[in-house]
Amino acid sequence: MARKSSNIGAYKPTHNNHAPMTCLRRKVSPKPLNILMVLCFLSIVSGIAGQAQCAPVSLAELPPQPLGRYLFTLQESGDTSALNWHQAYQRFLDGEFVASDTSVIAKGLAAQPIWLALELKAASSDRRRLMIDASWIDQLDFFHLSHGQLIYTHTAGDHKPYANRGHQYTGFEVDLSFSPGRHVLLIRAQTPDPMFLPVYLLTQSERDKFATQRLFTYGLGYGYLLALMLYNVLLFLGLKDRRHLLYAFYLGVFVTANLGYTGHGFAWIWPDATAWQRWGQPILLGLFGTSALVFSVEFLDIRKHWRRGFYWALGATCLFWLTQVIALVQEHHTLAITSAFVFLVVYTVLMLIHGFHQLSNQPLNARYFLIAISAGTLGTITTTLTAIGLLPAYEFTFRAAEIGMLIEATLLALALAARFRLTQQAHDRAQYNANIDVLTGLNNRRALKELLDRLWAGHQRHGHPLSIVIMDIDHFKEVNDIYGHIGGDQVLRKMGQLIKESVRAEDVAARWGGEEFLIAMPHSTASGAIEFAERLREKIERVAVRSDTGDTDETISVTASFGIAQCTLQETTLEQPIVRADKALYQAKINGRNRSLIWNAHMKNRNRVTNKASALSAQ
Ligand SMILES: Nc1nc2c(ncn2[C@@H]2O[C@H](COP(=O)(O)OP(=O)(O)OP(=O)(O)O)[C@@H](O)[C@H]2O)c(=O)[nH]1
Repeated sequence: MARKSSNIGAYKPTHNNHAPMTCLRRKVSPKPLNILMVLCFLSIVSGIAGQAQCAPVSLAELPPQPLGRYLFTLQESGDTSALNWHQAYQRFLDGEFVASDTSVIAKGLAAQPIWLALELKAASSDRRRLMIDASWIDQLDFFHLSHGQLIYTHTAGDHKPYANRGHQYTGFEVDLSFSPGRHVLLIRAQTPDPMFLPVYLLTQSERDKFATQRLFTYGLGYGYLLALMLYNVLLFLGLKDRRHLLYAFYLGVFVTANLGYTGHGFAWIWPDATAWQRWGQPILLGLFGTSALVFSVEFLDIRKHWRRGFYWALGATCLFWLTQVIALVQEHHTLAITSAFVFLVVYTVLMLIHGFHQLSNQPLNARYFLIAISAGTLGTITTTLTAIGLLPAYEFTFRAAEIGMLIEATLLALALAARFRLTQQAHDRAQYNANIDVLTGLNNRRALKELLDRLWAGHQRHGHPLSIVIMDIDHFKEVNDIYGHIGGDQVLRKMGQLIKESVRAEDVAARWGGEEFLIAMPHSTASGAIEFAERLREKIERVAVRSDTGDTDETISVTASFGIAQCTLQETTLEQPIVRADKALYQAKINGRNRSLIWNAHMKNRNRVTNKASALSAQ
């Protein structure tokens, strides 16, 4: 909508017939139908154009919100030189300014310089603070006209050191005095960065409330992210898992990039570094993208599982940094900032592709990752689209990247914890598998050594009784010969199950050899151990094992022999009672099998088992 000419101070109203829409000071016949049509037209126009104001707006009625809908704008064209305030004001009077229909003026990247005009009437003397809530505008010129006369002018922009701003605020502020009457505020903004201009005109108390809210919400957000970052650094130091370090780095870079584009960096960290304030933004955005890709590659094991995905990430990152170097060398700021925004989109898409690709390889990790990244991505896209003017500018749309990042950071921390849990579980499983005999589910020889050492140490220190039982299935070779190896395995499996069911919690049972088992029984004398062995022997005798050879009715019956020896305090190694138990077993075999015998000094030796016992002590 074109602004109507208005009669402020010394200038005369002019009528501009070329304006796209006039401000409805047309003559209309007073017929009811016409009135109705005009009302319809009015409501449509106001629907399309929001609440664009035509008449000077009362200063007292301005809301403490972005004033886009009260503003009129004029964008300079690329082929003419910059307008001065006289020319701009004249064009405003000529109705060449267009009413804005959005609460925030957003013209995207590398936009032509833009003029904003706000026409006001003050009923009484008043003071207000004019605030542009954007930190990165290269140059801002403020002109305050009262009754057509220029009464105040000020130039600001992030090409000047932060101290020059006068006010400790991340955006740009000027104090304005209003005398009763009509006023026009003209603002010229020029920047290759996103032309995003939330304009406020606030009383002192409104401005203080605004600043307090901002400080509180940013403090909360930064505090949370920094705490998460430090926690992950500590986790890295403790666990030596570099994913935590990369994640901490990713969070740190996000916070720094955010400090940069919100203006807090300029206000708090690099107030005099004007070159960095201009050039740091694309570099920080690029660093953020790079750290995000490095983290995603590491978190999802992309290098191992999907080489091509890794090379895409590497290629995109290298290309971006090459562009940055060219932009820096050629001092082409638009190229630097545009490539940073393009990289922002590319790395986000790449991260999503990585996540989707890994859904089949690492379903849980990838799912967590995708949910987290989607939250961050949605936020980043919303903020980007808001900054370049494709989405309406509200507080939550402009700060969606921060909200998304808080959600993403929390979910990624949970994802890292879940990943750690999975790794721990896999490690525990591997450890368990390494110590367990797959066929019988009992301890294997590897685990037995450690378990026996502990029992042996207890026996030696406290003198508690400790007995060793060695069990051997009788004629097992025949079982294999008749029922095959599968049948033999079935029997071994059943023996493992019976032993597990029969032993006490503190006993240690292991598969000692092919068809031999060793049970170490702390707090058991030889007579207690032989009672146990007899109970087990009878169970084995009674049990019928399904052969699994195809014939469902076929069962296998076996018996077992047992040799028992109680450890003595004179013995210096565990090998000695094991050898004695084996001698007793050998004797039980000689005596006719399917029986249990306690070792005595008259029993014969058996070389084979002695070797096993030696092997055990050598482990
Ligand atoms: N199915 C199966 N057989 C095994 C396994 N480990 C060892 N064996 C067999 O167990 C048999 C042991 O035979 P021997 O040592 O001669 O003893 P035996 O036939 O049980 O005779 P006695 O011990 O004297 O009663 C051999 O045939 C081995 O092949 C295994 O994991 N599965």
